[in-house]
Amino acid sequence: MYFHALIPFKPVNPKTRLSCILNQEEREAFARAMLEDVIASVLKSGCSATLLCTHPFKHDDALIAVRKESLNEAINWALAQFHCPALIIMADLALVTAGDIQRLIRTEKDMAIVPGRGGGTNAIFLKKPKCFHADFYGASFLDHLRIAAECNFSVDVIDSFRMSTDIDEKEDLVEILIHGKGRKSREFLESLGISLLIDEKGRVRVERDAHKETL
Ligand SMILES: Nc1nc2c(ncn2[C@@H]2O[C@H](COP(=O)(O)OP(=O)(O)OP(=O)(O)O)[C@@H](O)[C@H]2O)c(=O)[nH]1
Ligand SMILES: C[C@H](OP(=O)(O)O)C(=O)O
Repeated sequence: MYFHALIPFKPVNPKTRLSCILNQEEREAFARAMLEDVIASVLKSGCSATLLCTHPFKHDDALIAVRKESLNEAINWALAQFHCPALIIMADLALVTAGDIQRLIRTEKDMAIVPGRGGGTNAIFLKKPKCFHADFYGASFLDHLRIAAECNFSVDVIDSFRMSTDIDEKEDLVEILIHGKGRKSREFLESLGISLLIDEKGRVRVERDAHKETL
């Protein structure tokens, strides 16, 4: 079945939690690279992509809606327009696959939700989007379960390493370098000289080639 994926995207000064390793221009390019990875999987899954952007943006394979209000207000504006099932999927799920997305949209429940690490929400599939409202930030996973209960929705909580890995902090880049073979986001990190390092305690970290660093 054919569904619309709504992808919130902030093209200007995104991913500020990565400022310790990427400057603004690099964060913008990195956010675009992750978006490409997400759009490729969304399209491969059979869904269409609509970007809900904070600023004007162009993409050959996606519709664009520019909404300057906050993330939740923008999503809730969009959900109110839907007369059919809707998928909300974040633009920083660099590892997501088409198969993961199909798992979500094939749910037999009223809603399928993917938690992000640390209490967030990485994706929500809603069969009746008009009843629901988004409440991202904070422990949004718990908030979304509460809102689903208020709507009397049956809920499928999807356990997926790839979809639960949103890329927010420097440590998250490790996952792209390890699991992101063939991904635009991994190519981009490698082009900046970002690579894996095992620290003195045996933990995997990322390091950036000092010669290529422009911070
Ligand atoms: N439409 C819209 N999308 C947003 C907004 N803020 C963030 N996003 C998108 O929502 C998703 C999750 O956002 P975050 O993980 O907080 O990303 P971010 O705001 O770029 O990162 P930080 O500055 O590190 O918090 C990503 O797909 C962002 O591109 C917003 O105000 N409006
Ligand atoms: C938008 C927010 O993302 P995070 O700050 O967890 O990346 C959330 O998932 O509620």
